[in-house]
Amino acid sequence: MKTLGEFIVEKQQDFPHATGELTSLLSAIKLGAKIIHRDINKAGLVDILGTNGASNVQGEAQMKLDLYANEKLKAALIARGEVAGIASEEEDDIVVFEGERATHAKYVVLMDPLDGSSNIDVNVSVGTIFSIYRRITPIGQPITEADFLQPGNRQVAAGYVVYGSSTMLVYTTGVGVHAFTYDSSIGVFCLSHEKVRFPTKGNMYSINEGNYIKFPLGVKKYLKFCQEQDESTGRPYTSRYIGSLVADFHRNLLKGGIYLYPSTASHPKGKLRLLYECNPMAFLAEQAGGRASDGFRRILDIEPEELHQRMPLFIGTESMVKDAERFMHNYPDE
Ligand SMILES: O=P(O)(O)OC[C@H]1O[C@](O)(COP(=O)(O)O)[C@@H](O)[C@@H]1O
Ligand SMILES: [Mg+2]
Ligand SMILES: [Mg+2]
Repeated sequence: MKTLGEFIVEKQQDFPHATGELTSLLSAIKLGAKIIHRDINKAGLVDILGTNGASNVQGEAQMKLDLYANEKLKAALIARGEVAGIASEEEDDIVVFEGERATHAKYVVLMDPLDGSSNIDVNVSVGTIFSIYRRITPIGQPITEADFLQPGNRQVAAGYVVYGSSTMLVYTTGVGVHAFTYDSSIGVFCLSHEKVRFPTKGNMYSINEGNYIKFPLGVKKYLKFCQEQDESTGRPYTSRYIGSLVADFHRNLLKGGIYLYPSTASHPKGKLRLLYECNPMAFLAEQAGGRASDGFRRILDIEPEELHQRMPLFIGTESMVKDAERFMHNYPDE
């Protein structure tokens, strides 16, 4: 069984920079993931469930585990020399690491330390999402917010950890998507899916239909398309919605399917954040032969305007996302 470290060294030409740097960056993510895995599995026994009484910059109630995961991942990244700073769903502003790191470390990391927060207290799969860029501020000057507001097509690596029936780390450096399953008995992530790709056809759609009333007309028309009887195209599709982007995406990646979080009444610009949810998942989707847009534009080409900006997300099997985009185009909202 090949470990993550062995795989990276074997594929060293896959990382556009130095293999050692990627190994170190992913080792930090792995370390954070192992700690979160350990404590999620006994969350009912230690005081990391429930809310902490505060809200994040987006006004969302912060779960204790959101903050716990954020602190563990931040500490793991600080312990590595390659990272100049981070941006996180749980941090109002960028966090510039101290000392020479701010002026000389090559990379910045953006993260959703715990994705699927509403699932935490009910023992349903959650995840961690990360996105890695090379700094654009010249070496010798401290990084700024500009280093984080890069379009998704400039990511050097991205991935997620899904804490489900097993804990898996899935990443890309732009040369395919690779998945590793955590063997907690030996504390190692082992290669389980090399170059994983979406099945060319899919028959599952993931969306919170509770928001139907305020969906764009194109989404309503697409959902009716999914529910029509047409055996030649495998319809009606199956509806599956876990309520955790990482878990829904992971199932669709393996089985084929589409995840949609369009604009809704409570989130007119969509709920998911461009920088640390849409972009890393879009990088993975495209590298696995899938597609990711806001219903009209390729996610990876969207120029970010602010750290926590939200974005509609249509992501998954390419043919299904193209179908949804066709309905968005043919039935524009008045
Ligand atoms: O409960 P809703 O509105 O359907 O939203 C569920 C979506 O929100 C999210 O939980 C947002 O992520 P966070 O939990 O990191 O805030 C996604 O993981 C999930 O797909
Ligand atoms: Mg999230
Ligand atoms: Mg989160």
